[in-house]
Amino acid sequence: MATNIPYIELANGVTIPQVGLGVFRMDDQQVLDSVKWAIESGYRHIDTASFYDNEEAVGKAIKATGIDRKYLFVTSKVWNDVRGYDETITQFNKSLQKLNMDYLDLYLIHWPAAGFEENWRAMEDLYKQGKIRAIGVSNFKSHHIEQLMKSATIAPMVDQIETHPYLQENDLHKYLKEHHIVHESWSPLGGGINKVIDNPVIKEIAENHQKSPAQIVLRWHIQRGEVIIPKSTHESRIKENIDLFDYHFRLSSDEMEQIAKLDCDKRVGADPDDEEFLKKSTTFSTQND
Ligand SMILES: NC(=O)C1=CN([C@@H]2O[C@H](COP(=O)(O)OP(=O)(O)OC[C@H]3O[C@@H](n4cnc5c(N)ncnc54)[C@H](OP(=O)(O)O)[C@@H]3O)[C@@H](O)[C@H]2O)C=CC1
Ligand SMILES: O=C1CO[C@H](CO)[C@@H](O)[C@@H]1O
Repeated sequence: MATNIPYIELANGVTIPQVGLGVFRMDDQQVLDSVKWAIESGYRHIDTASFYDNEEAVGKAIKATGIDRKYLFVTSKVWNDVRGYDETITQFNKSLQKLNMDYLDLYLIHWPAAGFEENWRAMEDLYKQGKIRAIGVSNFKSHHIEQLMKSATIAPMVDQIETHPYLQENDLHKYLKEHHIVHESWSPLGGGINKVIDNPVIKEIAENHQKSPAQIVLRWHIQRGEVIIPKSTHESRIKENIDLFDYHFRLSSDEMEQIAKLDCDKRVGADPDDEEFLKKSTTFSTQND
């Protein structure tokens, strides 16, 4: 299948496919199948993390598709139990080895747990050495970015944050735009937990467009200029989640406004300011060496 996914330009000129496949909570067989279906459906972007404990499977799945590495955009993240310059370099190399790759397209600090400045210092050097094409953060609020910028010499190019119609993050969205940081949305469908795709407003818009509720939610993100990484282990849903770009499929400003009104500041994941979560998360890890 030909790919017609838009690419978004990052501050350094590197381009990122606006839709990617998220692989959190997939076992190895699910990764193998889902990545294959995704590539066949036109995806060129995969989002993993050392925390997901499936980087090796992602590497094998990509290899099995036979696609040339240069056509893919692969992201991984450094987890909260790894802080410090040397530790970050070591962890990055482990991720590369597991993925069976010699560079990453994007590497992110997974959460703003204490000490992230040293992760960043190491990531800046890896970036300068050409081992990562772009560097960014995840779950950073604007005050975390401001704190990072006190010591950073390179600004983050991406911030991957929880975003869906029940948590629209409008202030942070605006801040990121003003600072040329691409807004990437995790749990773009509400993580399968918050039932945003069962919302009657979403369902009615879906009926009007003869699209699924998931496609309406994803199209809403696309029209806000966000990068999205929906996860699914079902072939039909993987196809559906990237089938957002046909000529006639565009939400009107009235429909965008109706969805804007659904915002209720309801998270499915942790609040990045939850110090208890951040502290606890530095003591667990799923990395098998
Ligand atoms: N940086 C961070 O801290 C975080 C990053 N992430 C990243 O974001 C990705 C996506 O987030 P995630 O939390 O998985 O949530 P999503 O919002 O992508 O939702 C996934 C859920 O929705 C279901 N689903 C997917 N497509 C459809 C569809 N078309 N119709 C109906 N249901 C559907 C999936 O079920 P099924 O699989 O059975 O189809 C699954 O239960 C992750 O995989 C990960 O890569 C996630 C959390 C935190
Ligand atoms: O990426 C992630 C997947 O989801 C986890 C929560 O269940 C997050 O903590 C983590 O950041």
